[in-house]
Amino acid sequence: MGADQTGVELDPALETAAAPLIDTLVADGVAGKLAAQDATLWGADAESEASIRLAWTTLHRTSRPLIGEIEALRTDLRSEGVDRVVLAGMGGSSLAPEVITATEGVALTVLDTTDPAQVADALAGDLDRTVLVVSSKSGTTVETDSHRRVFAAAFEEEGIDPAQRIVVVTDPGSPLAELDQCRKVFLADPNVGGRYSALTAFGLVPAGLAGADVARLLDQAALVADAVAADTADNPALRLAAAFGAAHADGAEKLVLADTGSGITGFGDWAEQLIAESTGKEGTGLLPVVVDGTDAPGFADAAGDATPVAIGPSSGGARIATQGPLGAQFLLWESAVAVAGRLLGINPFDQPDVEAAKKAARSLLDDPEALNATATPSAVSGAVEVYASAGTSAEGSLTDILREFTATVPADGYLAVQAYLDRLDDASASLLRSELAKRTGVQTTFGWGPRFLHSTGQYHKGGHQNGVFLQITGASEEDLAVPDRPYTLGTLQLAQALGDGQVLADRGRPVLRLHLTDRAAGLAEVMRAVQEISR
Ligand SMILES: O=P(O)(O)OC[C@H]1O[C@](O)(CO)[C@@H](O)[C@@H]1O
Repeated sequence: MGADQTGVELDPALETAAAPLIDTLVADGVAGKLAAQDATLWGADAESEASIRLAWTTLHRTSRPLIGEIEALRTDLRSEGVDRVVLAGMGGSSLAPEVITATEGVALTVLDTTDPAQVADALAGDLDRTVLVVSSKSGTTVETDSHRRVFAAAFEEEGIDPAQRIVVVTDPGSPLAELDQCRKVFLADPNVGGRYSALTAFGLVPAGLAGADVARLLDQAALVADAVAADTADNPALRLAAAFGAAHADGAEKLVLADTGSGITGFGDWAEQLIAESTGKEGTGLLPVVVDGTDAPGFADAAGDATPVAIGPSSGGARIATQGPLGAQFLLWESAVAVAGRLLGINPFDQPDVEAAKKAARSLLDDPEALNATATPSAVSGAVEVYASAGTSAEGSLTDILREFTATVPADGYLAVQAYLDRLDDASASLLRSELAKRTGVQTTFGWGPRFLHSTGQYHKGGHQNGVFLQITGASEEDLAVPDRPYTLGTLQLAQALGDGQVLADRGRPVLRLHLTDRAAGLAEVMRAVQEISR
């Protein structure tokens, strides 16, 4: 396969296992039906949702008119000296622009956090040069709403008219579509769900305003559109879907994703939401485990519960490798995951368990006493307070607690580290993934909260119920008020962590929360404790 070609390589055993599934998909005409946006592919229960979720198959054509609009606005903003783009958006409303701009080396500040320090840092950038893109399909996502309020107030304080500096991307009819205080509203195609929206206004507007060549992305998707629509055994999307289906049927319910020189930066973070939110429901699904490279623990040494997947040329023990330029990979993976949904017998277009955590966070925000009532730790070790869910031990040293806790991961289960911290200033927290994976020998995921709630959060609550959850929260030196709202970002962040933890614990999952009263010292202490766990 040439570097620019799009395709899927499978190892011989997986090729053999996938072959009958590919034959069935071809015989059923699944690729052609998908391209024709046939909503019956996932059964009667999914039909109504699918009927308003399939317009992504033709975006390489239908998104073309956006290109000129984006370019015109970008030119106007630049002529006014506005060249810094901050994007407020969760999940599907920011993951694609992040990978697009990172791949092109174009600067984009993404706000998908409620961490007060991280938001304060984004505010401390040069507001004179800043445009805020507020992206939300629903127009009601609390994180994005908070960012908009905080930025509008900050613009005003600097004597800048927010109506000139806020650009909205939303669905027709959403509350944001009516926002007065904004320069332009881009209405996205409502017949595309968030995680399939990379090539809609959600992906293209922020990335294009930041300076990425978004027309090229559409060209790249167009290059593979015929191949993924073909009812033939060499269709790369059918091959990828069948490999997922065959691996899952064989007990490999996790996909370990590593970049192997794809030329794309951060594809795993985008694919993570697509895979987890689309498939992780009804007690089944595919859990994406994003790792740093083929040398990372969990990839080459994956056991039977996981399939190592290379994003780029096959190497390092990968059983699946997908190649192609970013626009093509978007369409390839979207098609493959939709078809995998059919093989797994689920509706790939809903996210039935995401709401539970949002609801729990809301009721904690409405009841500040309940938030305070959780403030008595089960144990304290230096700068680390330990909060254990029922049935979880908090005895002994931090190492003992973590050893006991990680030992509760069931056979073929997984450990999820969920850090409600600043992903720039507290970046070292992400190193815990590989340390824990190495020392426990179990597949381990890492997510920044609340970002992951709009991504793997669906799987954790709806997928295979064999996860064990290590939450990390941290004290904030300074908090940020959310204008016209009764909460601060800090309380919202804590309510999100506690709310999701509560939902997981209610479902019988072990949850341990480590609260860092001093973030740097606490992280160092947690790392030390993890390193003392011997396998
Ligand atoms: O674009 P919205 O409506 O703000 O939603 C953001 C994200 O939240 C989710 O609905 C899940 O919480 C995702 O599916 C979506 O991408």
